Amino acid sequence: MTTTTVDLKVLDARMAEQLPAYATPGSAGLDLRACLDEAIVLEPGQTTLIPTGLAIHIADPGLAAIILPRSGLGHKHGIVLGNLVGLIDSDYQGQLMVSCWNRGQTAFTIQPMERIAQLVLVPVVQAAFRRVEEFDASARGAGGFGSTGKH
Ligand SMILES: O=c1ccn([C@H]2C[C@H](O)[C@@H](COP(=O)(O)OP(=O)(O)OP(=O)(O)O)O2)c(=O)[nH]1
Ligand SMILES: [Mg+2]
Repeated sequence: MTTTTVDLKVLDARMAEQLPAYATPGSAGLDLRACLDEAIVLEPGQTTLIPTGLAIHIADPGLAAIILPRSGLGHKHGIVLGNLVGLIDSDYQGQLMVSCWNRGQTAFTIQPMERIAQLVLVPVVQAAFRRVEEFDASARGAGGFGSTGKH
């Protein structure tokens, strides 16, 4: 485990009371809260963009952050992300936004300050492409999409 310092701006003073923090020493994710003035009802099938009241500047191109659903909300209530996974670039300085999608069959109410998703810092390797006409042989070759069989 490595710890890195990331600049964070509190864009809404209410969030200063509940800054993202690891719930346990072994946590990978930091819960993000809905920075809302009032509750929002998310009807089945509806998607809405929810502000978090926070901005981060990761700065290091060797890092990024991903936004993932919380398992309880996703599994029990069908509240997942409209973009499935959010990717936060290291040079992004705007507000962290969470696209909430109700993929379930019943309406769900998101309360102000409720934890709606989680942020995970991840390492990134940028590719420099070397254009070739032929690849070196590999065991898989071009096989994919089930080419190794069903079982
Ligand atoms: O769930 C998300 C996903 C993205 N972002 C922010 C951070 C990210 O760095 C920026 C751009 O995201 P992305 O590249 O995925 O979106 P795009 O549709 O390609 O927009 P852009 O043209 O701005 O890159 O939007 C969020 O706040 N929440
Ligand atoms: Mg983009």
